[in-house]
Amino acid sequence: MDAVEKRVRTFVRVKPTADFAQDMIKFGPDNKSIDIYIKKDAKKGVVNNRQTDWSFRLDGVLHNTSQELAYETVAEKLVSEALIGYNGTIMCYGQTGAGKTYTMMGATAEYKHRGIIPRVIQQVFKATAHSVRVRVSYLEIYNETLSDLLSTRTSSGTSDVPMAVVDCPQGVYVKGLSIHPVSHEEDALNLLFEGETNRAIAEHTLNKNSSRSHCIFTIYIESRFRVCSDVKCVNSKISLIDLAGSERLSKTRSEGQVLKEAMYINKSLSFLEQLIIALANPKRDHMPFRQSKLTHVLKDSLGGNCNTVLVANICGEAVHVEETLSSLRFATRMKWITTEPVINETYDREGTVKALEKEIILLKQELALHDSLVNRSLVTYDPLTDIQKAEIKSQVHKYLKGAIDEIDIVNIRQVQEVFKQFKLIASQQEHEVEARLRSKYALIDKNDFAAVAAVHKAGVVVVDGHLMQEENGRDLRTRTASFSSRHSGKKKSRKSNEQPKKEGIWTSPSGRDLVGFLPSKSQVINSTKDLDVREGARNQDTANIDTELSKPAPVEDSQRPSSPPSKPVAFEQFKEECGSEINRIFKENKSILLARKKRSTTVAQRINFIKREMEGIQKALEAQKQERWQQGEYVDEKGQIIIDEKEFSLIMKLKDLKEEYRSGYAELQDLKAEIQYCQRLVNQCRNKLISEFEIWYNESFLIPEDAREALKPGGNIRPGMIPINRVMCLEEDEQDRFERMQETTLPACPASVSFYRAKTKTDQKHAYTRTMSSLEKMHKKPGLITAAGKNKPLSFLHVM
Ligand SMILES: Nc1ncnc2c1ncn2[C@@H]1O[C@H](COP(=O)(O)OP(=O)(O)OP(=O)(O)O)[C@@H](O)[C@H]1O
Repeated sequence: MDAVEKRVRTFVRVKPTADFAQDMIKFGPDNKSIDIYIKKDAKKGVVNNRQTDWSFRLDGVLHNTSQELAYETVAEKLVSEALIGYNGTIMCYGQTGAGKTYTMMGATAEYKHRGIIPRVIQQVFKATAHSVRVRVSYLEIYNETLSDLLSTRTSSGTSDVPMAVVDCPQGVYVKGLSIHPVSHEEDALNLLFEGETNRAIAEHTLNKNSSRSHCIFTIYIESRFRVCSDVKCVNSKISLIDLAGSERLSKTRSEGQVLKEAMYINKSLSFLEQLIIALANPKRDHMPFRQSKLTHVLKDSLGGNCNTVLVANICGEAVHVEETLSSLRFATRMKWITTEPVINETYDREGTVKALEKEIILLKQELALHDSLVNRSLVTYDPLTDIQKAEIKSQVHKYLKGAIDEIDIVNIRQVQEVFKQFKLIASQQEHEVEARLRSKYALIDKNDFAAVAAVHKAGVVVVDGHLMQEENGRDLRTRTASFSSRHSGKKKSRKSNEQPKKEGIWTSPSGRDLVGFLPSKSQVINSTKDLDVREGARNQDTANIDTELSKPAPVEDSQRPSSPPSKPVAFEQFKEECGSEINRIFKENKSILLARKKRSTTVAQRINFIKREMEGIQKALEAQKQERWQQGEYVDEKGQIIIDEKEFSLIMKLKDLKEEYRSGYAELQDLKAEIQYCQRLVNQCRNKLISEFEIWYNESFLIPEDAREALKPGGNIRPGMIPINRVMCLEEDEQDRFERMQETTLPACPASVSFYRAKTKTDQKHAYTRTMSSLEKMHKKPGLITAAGKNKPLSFLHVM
């Protein structure tokens, strides 16, 4: 997808105050600009070049704005775009206590005051379908150390994988950061609140609950869908960044650990600023991403291929105007960073193949359903096996010979194979005929009158509208032959051309070449399920199967109170009832198989007989030749040998026998293929009969009555499933019941349920943890324990 160049969108949010410096901070009428005016410092004298007025133009100013409006302005569009595959980043920057955490997290005690992150989670889950995979991670950078706020690590902080920022072709990732799949809003909120309570917080003069770390809550969205036959994967992530606040050490009067934290924070923010300056300059080719952990982690979240939004949080009091100026400068620089958001989509070839396979299975099931509705229960749609192809070939040959009137076709593959066979035969015939003609005759263009006259003179016949000339008469005393006459059958052909002459006999070349498909008496088996064959012993018993089933039922069967019938007895019943159709097919296939075997024996015997007869004739011909040679040979005027009638009839007979032999041999080959195929069908039927019987036997006699009822169509379970009503009956505890009640009795804002549930869970969990640790500390001093947290009113947990 083509990227469209955009810029980072920047907003300024002013923390409400009763002491707003109206004369120093002014907003433009369109709410997109902010002017700062600082009075000249009289102490610096008359010559004072210090700038006193600044004007900043941004994408919006949020002043006295509710959390809801702030979200709509800053985040809603970005999240919508993330849902279609664009990465998005929202970052809050500003001096300490200016409202960054309030903007990102909000005051979590009250739903109305929840910040951007809980709202993003809500929007994501509102919009995503079940096929979308959502995961979250929560990273903290504290004093240049990466830590996982959702880690299951022990408090000692030991972890198998040391956390590190790693560059990869797709961007950067944090090695060792846990990423948690979440299936609904509440899950994600649980993790958010959980992580939030793990953040490093400290108190200083400007903020009682100052975040001492940079935190990045990331939501990964992965959706897959079909585009024609391809499976498209769209991946995106939304990075929600709450930076630690910059602070003037003099103002915050921090000391000790808090002072150390402040130094780290200021340093990393200063690297961030340098990076922003570099990113905003299109001429810069080196970007100092690696200067700090923060800038390195943000490598693919600032600009690049993502939608980026910055919220600069400022305080409205005059005393903070220097910091406000600094934040606005930062925002203005950010505004100059260009981005090229692109949809992160990939095609999953493996997924495509899987999806297609799934579709094939579905289509096959649909076909099977259709077949069973029209009583074509045994049709298969798999590619034809060699045996099936041989069977079709055999049917086509027989059809051409007139031995059968129809070719049984039940699916498209068979249609294609039949056509293929016809084509093959046609082209074989064409080549054979042409080769034979060429070996015997010279083909001359009939419009070439000179040539025609010449060949007429030499004794030529017209064959199928072409003039043909015999090249030589080596084999027999054949001079001319009406080729077309051979089409009407060899006997007729011979008769019509027989022009007995005293001095010799006219004969035609062998007609075998055109009779590749001599009528055969063999019968046809439907390659897949011709059950219409009426020959053979229809009532062949199923002795083999009976033997297999005569094994007694398992011991546990007999221990059952219902005492199921023995398998052989049950099998008889099965064949009469449910299994009657399979049994019928089995018997029919078996009878066809027997008939084929019988026919094959007959054909083999006949071939042997013909062979012996041919050998006899060959001997007789040899003797004739000897005799002719001894008596002296007759030759015509052209020097060609003239044979007598006896020898001629022997030759003709030998020719007929050869033909018969070939046709018998071909039939035998066909029969062999048929037998092989039939045998397979019989085996398949036998197995099917047994397996169906086993299922029927189990269902009828071994599965308990209530389970059988449930398994029936319309029953409440399918094999492998737990009845939903049983799942629903699983005991819920008091808390669950209470929460369910809350859900139904909170009609005013049903969307808040997940938020409150997650909040309650996290609070309970932490209250419990705190209580336990306090208890340990207090050593047998039970009483009232405080359970206070950031952005949360004090509450009390009674310890009994
Ligand atoms: N827009 C606002 N409306 C109401 N209260 C706000 C607003 N912004 C901030 N506050 C309040 O101001 C106090 C400080 O805000 P917050 O903790 O969000 O600041 P911060 O920028 O995150 O500070 P730090 O960088 O020190 O963590 C909080 O009590 C918060 O509830």
